[in-house]
Amino acid sequence: MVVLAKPSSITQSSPLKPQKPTTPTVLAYSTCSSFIIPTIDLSDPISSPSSIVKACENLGFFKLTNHGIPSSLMSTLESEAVNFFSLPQSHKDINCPPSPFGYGNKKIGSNGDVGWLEYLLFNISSSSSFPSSSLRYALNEYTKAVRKVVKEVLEMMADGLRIKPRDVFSKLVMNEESDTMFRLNHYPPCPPLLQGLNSSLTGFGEHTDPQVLSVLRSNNTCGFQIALRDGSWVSVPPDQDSLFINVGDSLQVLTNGRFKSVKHRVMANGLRSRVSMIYFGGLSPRERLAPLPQLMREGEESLYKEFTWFEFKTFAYKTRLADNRLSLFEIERKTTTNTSSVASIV
Ligand SMILES: C=C1C[C@]23C[C@@]1(O)CC[C@H]2[C@@]12CC[C@H](O)[C@@](C)(C(=O)O1)[C@H]2[C@@H]3C(=O)O
Ligand SMILES: O=C(O)CCC(=O)C(=O)O
Ligand SMILES: [Fe+2]
Repeated sequence: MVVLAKPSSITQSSPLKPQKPTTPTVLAYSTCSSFIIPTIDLSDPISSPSSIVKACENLGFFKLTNHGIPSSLMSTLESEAVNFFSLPQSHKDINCPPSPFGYGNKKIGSNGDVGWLEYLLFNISSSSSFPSSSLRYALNEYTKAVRKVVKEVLEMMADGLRIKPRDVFSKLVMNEESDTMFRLNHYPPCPPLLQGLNSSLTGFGEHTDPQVLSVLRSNNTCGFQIALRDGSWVSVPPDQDSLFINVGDSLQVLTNGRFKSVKHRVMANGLRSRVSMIYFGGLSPRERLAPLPQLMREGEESLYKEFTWFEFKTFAYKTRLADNRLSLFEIERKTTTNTSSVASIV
């Protein structure tokens, strides 16, 4: 079934006030600046597999409705995040800077990137320390629910691509050793003075996510943007009841470039806070990253050198946000018309 999403109404409220969930999305596309965000209804097993594949090929991004995660799990985690970010700065700074896990403020990664945000970064696979047991509980409950959604989406993706086994993608990120990360981001409203100097202050600079896929949920504050294939940026209307899925660099490799990782960024909002929670599904460190043989057409060659997730992540964490992290692993292919043949033609 194709359903149309109602453009979300953005209510203004005081910074860091959790918003009440809006009415459930009933209508299959949400529009923004005349751009249509592909919307997949997870409760529709018939058309979703092919729609997921189409969205991943065209954009590397889609919105997911009817995902089955109770809104109470999302709003509880949002409230826990809001409680933490509302603490006095000196309290939050106890765990700062993140190494790379913990609390971070304005600095993103360790290579000089900055943004108008503060955040908490967790490693779900190994025990990260949590600011409070209630936040730990809320995060565990939410991530358990997201894992089910990730499994379903990745299995529908395999169905849509007509490859077997169904769990060919999901087993990579659902494994006990899979490197799963979680991030709570808080973008405070951008002060008018700063807005005056630069009307579009960057919250989180443009980048692709290195993992297989990322699952984003935010409150109803706009600011999230994705890049289209022609390089233009479009805003994604926020929808706190839905999830947004980003294709990551690793999925680009697994599909030999058939799916492209989506470039995205967050612009700061002048009036209200944005709070987002992102689940990053990575692989286990020793897992080989290479195109799936089931997806290779006759004679098709891999676009990438072989490497493990550990090698890729180690390299990725030495790069700046906007860098193309896959370039080091791309195989340079000689064009069919090489210089000598050009010379002979001339
Ligand atoms: C600048 C950086 C931050 C980042 C590590 C990196 O060196 C390049 C990749 C960045 C990114 C983007 C997606 C996720 O938010 C993240 C946690 C990840 O796995 O890769 C961040 C890293 C980070 O914030 O440490
Ligand atoms: O906070 C957001 O909405 C997106 C942040 C993001 O892309 C990231 O943390 O990798
Ligand atoms: Fe991201």
